[in-house]
Order: sequence, then structure tokens, then C-alpha cells
Amino acid sequence: MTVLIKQARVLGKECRQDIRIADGVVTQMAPTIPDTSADTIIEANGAWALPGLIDVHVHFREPGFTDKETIATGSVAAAHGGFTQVVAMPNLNPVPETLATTESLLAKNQQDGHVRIHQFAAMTTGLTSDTVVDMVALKKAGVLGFSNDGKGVQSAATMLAAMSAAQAIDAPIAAHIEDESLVNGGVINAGPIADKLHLPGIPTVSESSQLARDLQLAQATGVHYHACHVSTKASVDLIRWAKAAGIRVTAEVSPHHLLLDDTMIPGDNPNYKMNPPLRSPDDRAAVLAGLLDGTIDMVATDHAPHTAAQKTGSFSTAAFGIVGLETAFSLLYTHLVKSGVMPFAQLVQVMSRNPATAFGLSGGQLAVGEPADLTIMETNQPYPIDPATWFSKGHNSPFIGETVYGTTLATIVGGHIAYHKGE
Ligand SMILES: NC(=O)N[C@@H](CC(=O)O)C(=O)O
Ligand SMILES: [Zn+2]
Ligand SMILES: [Zn+2]
Repeated sequence: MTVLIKQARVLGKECRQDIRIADGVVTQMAPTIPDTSADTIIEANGAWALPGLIDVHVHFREPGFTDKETIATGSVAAAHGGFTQVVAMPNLNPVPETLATTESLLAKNQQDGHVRIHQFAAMTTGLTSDTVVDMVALKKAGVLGFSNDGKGVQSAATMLAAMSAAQAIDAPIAAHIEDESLVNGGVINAGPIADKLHLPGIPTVSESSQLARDLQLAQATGVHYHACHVSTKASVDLIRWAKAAGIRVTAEVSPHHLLLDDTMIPGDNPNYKMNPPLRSPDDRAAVLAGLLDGTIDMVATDHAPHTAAQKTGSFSTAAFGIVGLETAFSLLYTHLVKSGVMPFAQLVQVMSRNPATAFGLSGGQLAVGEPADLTIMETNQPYPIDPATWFSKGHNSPFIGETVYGTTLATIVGGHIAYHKGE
């Protein structure tokens, strides 16, 4: 299978490029390549050719919750958003924690995935217990690493045991950081907005105090510790300190924590409910500053689809989480790059190269000889965010109706076209 992309803009190149792909590899880039013998031609017409985007935090809900999303719908949504690789979280039913459940999930990811799907297995059985899974066997089966996302690990002893086991096989731990003894049944960030809406608040220390614990444990074990969806200023300060101290830590931030804060919540609307919650304007400024200065390594969407029924009604009863795969690039391009907050090359780095480097994945670079994972992205035509155009089953987003720039024309995974606009 050969693909020829015509007249794409490429970061770091003065003039438009033709890009030839054969057998899953980028084989040629030049101002003009004759289109003899290409199976497929994609006219970029000056749109960007970017290294395929990588999202290390998605929820595909299969098995167990296929009314919210499936591996098929989630991975087409990923391709539609420009992502060529994702890492899927294990808060499923059954939880991938035994060899049998994990092997069948990995096979299903392979079979149904429209993009490359990597998988985190649970760290502990049932995502809540103190029993660490058989990491050696699960790593051998093919998982990328371990996470209890959705739940913090409440016991320091359990976290230490999990980190030691993961370190011994050089597997990363991706931590949902939340001390449940400090959450107080909260559903929104603690502070004046929670008070105004008469909703119970989640304090920032429920995240940062457990992060401080984890960083000490990561230092003691030498494990690769990845902090999921960092949301507070104190967390950014802790990670900055930890990196300076040589602790092997990486961190992600979600588009919504970069672009929204709790003062923007328009009343009791559950499409603004997620965990961690939208924090204060100061927290939001700190996570953005942390991403800009490299303290936070990457953007990850925490794509968390739910049914309409689960996201209707009030903050107090709705499910936590919002979708992100089909809006992440356009929102960040519009609000960070177009507005001059972040250089375009840096946005691409935090959405592609940095996640690849942190987790040892292929991709993250567009160059001759590299795997043909790439995204053709048009950035000049504004359009309103409209869930009718999405492939995800989840329509739970606070960004619906917003005008953005950034349309995926095509997503190519290993030389195969995973998404092609209009086809
Ligand atoms: N982020 C969320 O609000 N929800 C996630 C769980 C999680 O990422 O912690 C989910 O699985 O729905
Ligand atoms: Zn989480
Ligand atoms: Zn999550």
C-alpha cells in the first residue's frame, strides 16, 4: 500500500512538501514527488502534515460499559481527532487484572482498533484493593503499564509495593491522585463557586497531598511515575521540585484544565463535572505555565464518555468526566496557538513527541524512515463544535457550540488511512 500526500506544510520546512508512504514507512519527502504508482493520493493543499497525535489517557469503556463507548467507536473518534495512538485505562468490567481478562482485552483492542491502542492494566485487583496484580505476567502479555485510574491508591504501603513491582520490570505507573479522606463527597472544586452553587467541594489538597506522598515513594523506588490529569498549582510546584531532584516523574494535563476554571461554570451543568474538577483561575494559570515551561510533559484528554442520561440533571448526581478526543487539538490550537500563548511546534510536541518519548512508543516524529503515523490538519477554516459530527458515543462536553480552528483531513496509522474526511 502506497500513499502520496500532496503539498503539505511541514514544521521546520520552508516550502510545501509531498510525502510518500510505502509499507507503513515514510519513504520520501520533497517539494514534488511524481504521483506514479501511489494507491492513494491525499491533496493537502497547504494543510499541515503532523506526526500523529498521541493520547496517553482515554476511556473506551469496553468491556462493561459499551452503552458509553466501544473500542471501535472510541478509536474512530481518536482518528477523527488526529490521534494515531492512545493508551486506554483499565476501569472496565471485567477489570484487566488477570491474564485471561487482559489477554482478551488486548486481542479486542487489536481487532477493533482503528488506531494503535496501548493498554494499562490495573495496579491492584478491583482497582481498590491492596493486592498488587501479577505485573510480570501482565507485562509479558503486552500491557504498557499499570494504573488504577478513577481511584487513587489510598494506602502508601500498597503504592510502594506496586511501584517496586513496576520498577523491577521497568513498567510505568500512571497515577490518578486522590486522597479519598479529603474529598468530603465533593463534586466541584472547593471554594466560592462551590459555595455559590451550594455544592460540596473537592479541595486541592486531596490531589497535592497524595502527589507529595507518591513522589517520595517514586524517589525511593526509582519507578517511572506518571501523574495523570494534574489540576492544581501545588501539584505543578511539587512536580517541578521532583524533576529538579532527579525523580523519574512525567505528568499530563487535560485540555479542559488548561482552558477552563471554576469561574466559567455556568451554573449547575453536569457537562462541567469531571474528576479532578475544574479548579481556580490561579490553578489553571499554573498548569498552563507548567506545560509551557516543560514541568508538565504532555497533554492527555482523559476522554471519558458517558450516556446522555448519566450527564443530565445536576452536578450532585451526574457522572464525572467529559469527552475530549474529537475536540482536543482544535481547542488547543485555537486558544493556545492562534492566540499566541504557545508556539505551534510546542503544541505538536506536547501532543505527540513527548508522550512517545515518555512511554517509549514509536512515532512522535515526521521524517523519512519513521513509521507512517501522521495527521493532515487544516487550520484556516473556523467551524462550530458539533457532536453530530463526532464518532464517539459520548456527547458530554462543555465546549459544544464553540467556534474553533483545526479540522482533521486525514489520519494515517502505519501507512493505512484510519480517517479520511468525507469518506
Ligand atoms: N475523569 C473523570 O471524571 N472520569 C473518568 C475517571 C478518571 O479519569 O479518573 C471516567 O472513567 O469516567
Ligand atoms: Zn483519573
Ligand atoms: Zn481517566
